[in-house]
Amino acid sequence: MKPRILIILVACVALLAPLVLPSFQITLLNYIGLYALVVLGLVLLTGVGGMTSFGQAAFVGLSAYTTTYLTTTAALPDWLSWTNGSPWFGLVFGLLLTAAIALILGALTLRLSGHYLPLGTIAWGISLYYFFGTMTSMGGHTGVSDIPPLTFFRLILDQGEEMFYVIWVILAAAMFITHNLLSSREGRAIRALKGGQLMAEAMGVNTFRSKMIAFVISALFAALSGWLYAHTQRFINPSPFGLHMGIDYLFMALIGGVSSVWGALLGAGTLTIMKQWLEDLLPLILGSDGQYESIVFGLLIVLLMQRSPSGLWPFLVKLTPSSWRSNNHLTIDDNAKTLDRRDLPARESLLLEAKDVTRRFGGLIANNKMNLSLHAGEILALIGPNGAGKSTMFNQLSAVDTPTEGEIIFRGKSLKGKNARQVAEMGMSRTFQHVKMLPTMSVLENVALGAHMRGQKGVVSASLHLERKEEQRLLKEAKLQIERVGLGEYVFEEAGNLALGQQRLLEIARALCSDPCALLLDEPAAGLRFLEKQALAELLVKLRGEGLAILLVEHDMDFVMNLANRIVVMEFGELIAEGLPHEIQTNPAVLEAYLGGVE
Ligand SMILES: Nc1ncnc2c1ncn2[C@@H]1O[C@H](COP(=O)(O)OP(=O)(O)OP(=O)(O)O)[C@@H](O)[C@H]1O
Repeated sequence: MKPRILIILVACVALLAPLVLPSFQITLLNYIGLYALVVLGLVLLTGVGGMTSFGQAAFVGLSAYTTTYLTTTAALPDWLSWTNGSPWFGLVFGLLLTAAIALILGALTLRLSGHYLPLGTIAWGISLYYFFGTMTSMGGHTGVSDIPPLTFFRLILDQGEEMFYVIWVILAAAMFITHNLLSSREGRAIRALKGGQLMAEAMGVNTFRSKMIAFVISALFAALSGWLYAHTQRFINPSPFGLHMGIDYLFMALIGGVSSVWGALLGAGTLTIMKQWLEDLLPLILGSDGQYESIVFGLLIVLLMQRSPSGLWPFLVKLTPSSWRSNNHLTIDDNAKTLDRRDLPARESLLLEAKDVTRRFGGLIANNKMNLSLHAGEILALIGPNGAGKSTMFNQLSAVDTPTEGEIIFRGKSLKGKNARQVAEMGMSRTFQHVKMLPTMSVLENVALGAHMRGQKGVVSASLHLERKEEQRLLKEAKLQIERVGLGEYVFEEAGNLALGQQRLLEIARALCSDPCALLLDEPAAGLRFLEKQALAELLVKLRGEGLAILLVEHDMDFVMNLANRIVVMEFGELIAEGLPHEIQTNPAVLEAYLGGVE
């Protein structure tokens, strides 16, 4: 949807609402704003980053209790007495404490995978909830009342209508920050977490750092909500910070559309209003015996999820005119300064070497004492029948896998103990046998992921959109590489809409975007049509001419024989021949083993 129209619409409604709506409705809108702030964090964490958290309510509580402690305790310890009961210091301390605890919890839980991460969030969600209940100085389960209202200079914000503006301005700022972040270099890295971690690491993204960024930001949004809640409600007890509320926040995210910023607002609004209507209407229809609203509420949620599994927002977007839904929301400044390129190693110098590499999987020997070398300015092909051990070798050369014995040396340094990201930083880039890309992202953004290491601007610049110049340079580089591989007309196309052959070209463009000196291509010609193969061969010859070292694993013999300088042939994990293409074509061992002895 055209964001500008929507923003103006929501802003007008928000400006007018306190003037025309009764207090009760304003209170409801305040709750929607407070919930939407937490759900926005979940959009970043769960919808975009793929990390499910049931514990966001605990972060809300952490900051609510921090500000309550600072603003209601009569005799604060000396080191805190200077805060003078100011809610604004409550905000600063709440955010700092939440960030610190999120960093610790993130370090403990974000490396967990599968079901363990959500279970981890349930564990600390419950722990913090019970902790709030045991704080006798904070009223235990009864809670604390008489929390002071916010003051702004001399203005005392003790009315719902006044807090409405504060809540919704903060929510708008958080939406703005999230939107900016997601369309930045850091945001692309976060978007790659869901389903593309291996690829992102190979493009130089520190995926653990990206997870931590999403986790801490989502915790800070929850903390903001908690602070606002305490000074709006002016009474707190542990109940709104328990596990059930953590689940409700997730429901809101799912119902609204867990991957979109506007979905957070829609989800929070839909669920809050739905709950309210059920509480008001059902007793009138079914009588006040029994809590039917919980049952009907549950059924409605199941129904909504069934009818619109990706949430209400994507459903609404589909109803808008197609011109509003263009992927072309990114602009590329062709006049942006071109990114600096690394100096390529001297032509013919040794870049990559495998020395007696053996890889065992249990009893199976996938690679046995393999030796090979790759030089700057050459194309080396690694061939062999299915199951010969080529991919295993490829993975070790690119540091995705580690040899059981032997060593890989890249640019004079052993890759022992190095991960794919560090190898990418050293100047190696790769593609994958089974294409790894982010299908819902545009071709441009997918390829720009390859340039991740070539940008420096961090989260703060991205959130405030202060990295425009750098971003333009990255996008321009991505566009250049897309055009270079012949996909120029698909720059803004959703990557998932490309044919398989085009997706392989996208991977090559992405790899080139990292400005490598060694390019490792896993079956680059698979799925390409004849003319596309010809164009790819021309591109690879050009890259070789520029001094790049290219290693390719490939099954297409015509492609390999016309392109490679040297060929290494494997069978049953061992090297059976190495030489020039015409030597390999007539090598009896190759003909016997690889081609079944038929010339
Ligand atoms: N992670 C693994 N665990 C156990 N065995 C594995 C693993 N990876 C590969 N293998 C085995 O190692 C052998 C070599 O496999 P590899 O995928 O490297 O061969 P390949 O030459 O790339 O085959 P293809 O051309 O079909 O892709 C096979 O027998 C395979 O089953």
